[in-house]
Amino acid sequence: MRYLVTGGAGFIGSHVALTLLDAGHDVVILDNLSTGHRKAIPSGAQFEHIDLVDSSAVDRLVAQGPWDAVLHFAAISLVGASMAEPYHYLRQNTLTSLNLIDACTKYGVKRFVFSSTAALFGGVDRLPPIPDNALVDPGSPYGESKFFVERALLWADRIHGMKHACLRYFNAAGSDISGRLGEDHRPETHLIPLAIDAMLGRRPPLKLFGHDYPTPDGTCIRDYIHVADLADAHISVIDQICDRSVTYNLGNGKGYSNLEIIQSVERVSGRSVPWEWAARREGDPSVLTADFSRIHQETGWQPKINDIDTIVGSALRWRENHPNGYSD
Ligand SMILES: NC(=O)c1ccc[n+]([C@@H]2O[C@H](COP(=O)([O-])OP(=O)(O)OC[C@H]3O[C@@H](n4cnc5c(N)ncnc54)[C@H](O)[C@@H]3O)[C@@H](O)[C@H]2O)c1
Ligand SMILES: O=c1ccn([C@@H]2O[C@H](COP(=O)(O)OP(=O)(O)O[C@H]3O[C@H](CO)[C@H](O)[C@H](O)[C@H]3O)[C@@H](O)[C@H]2O)c(=O)[nH]1
Repeated sequence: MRYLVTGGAGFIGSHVALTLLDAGHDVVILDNLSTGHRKAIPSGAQFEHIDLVDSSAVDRLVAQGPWDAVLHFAAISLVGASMAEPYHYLRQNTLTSLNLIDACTKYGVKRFVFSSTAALFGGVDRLPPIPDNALVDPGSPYGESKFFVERALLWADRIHGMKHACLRYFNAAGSDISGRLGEDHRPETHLIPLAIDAMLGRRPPLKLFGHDYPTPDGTCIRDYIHVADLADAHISVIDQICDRSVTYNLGNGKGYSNLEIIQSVERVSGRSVPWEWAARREGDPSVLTADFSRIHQETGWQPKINDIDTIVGSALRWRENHPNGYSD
């Protein structure tokens, strides 16, 4: 099979590309390296240095099909930044995705997998876990931009018959179990890598955003899913969307508070994490956990790495071996 992967130099896209290559498929990666890394591009993948804003370049690449599926990871994806620059986020994520979807329908792509997000459910607090059919109410322009793309894909199916899987990831974490890839966002905003760096003394004490959420210990609760489990889910859905489109929540189904994540880093490393309280971060919902029963029922997929210490441990190992991330 031959796959086009946008954002394949980034955290999740590189792990999924690696899984596809490991399974013997051909992979072409489109990335502008804005937040991704050349060194994260798995060997064996063909790399096209293209910005999705450039519709002509996107058109030329998509024309070089046939593609068995297009997997679209490329996006700007910081919830906090999207509150500060709402129109940049709305414009960028929708324009880039529309350029890609337009080219895909023009050249007859049949299957499209889209990285959506639990941020679609960030607007109101609701009883966890969140089912696939929960009312969408994005808590940020980032979430709103992803919902727009889900809607555009609905029309690409109705008008052109291009089937899609919208995968609403909860919090992606961890790293390739055999240590080939890891997480290196710049700037890093995610809790687990920041807690690890604070523990390693590579950053000032971690700031914990908010202590008065309506949760047992007052800190936010999130559902961490290992990036290898996310990759497996992509393989499962590609097989499944030959004749219908699907939308799934992808998480572990279990929630961990921010304080519990710090405790996990301390257990796994045997060292303490320096941290201090800070004000709430705008746009953060108090609890996000996934009900992933629909993808389980329909494809058999379920997360294999359920233990938070294993997830944190894989992230820690990569960071210890790559203290400067992909700059090493
Ligand atoms: N990390 C998470 O926990 C999480 C959770 C939910 C959803 N998501 C979504 O998953 C996807 C991947 O997230 P990630 O954490 O791997 O992010 P990332 O920043 O590591 O990867 C994004 C990749 O897309 C590339 N890119 C960005 N804009 C581009 C453009 N205009 N043209 C070409 N390439 C471009 C970047 O260079 C990078 O390689 C995103 O769509 C994100 O919104 C991530
Ligand atoms: O320095 C930090 C960083 C994070 N947090 C807290 O840790 C929790 C998790 O925050 P992350 O930034 O790690 O993850 P988010 O839940 O904000 O966002 C992630 O998951 C979302 C979906 O749930 C989006 O898709 C988004 O792209 C993805 O980064 C939040 O309560 C946040 O306030 C801190 O206290 N201090």
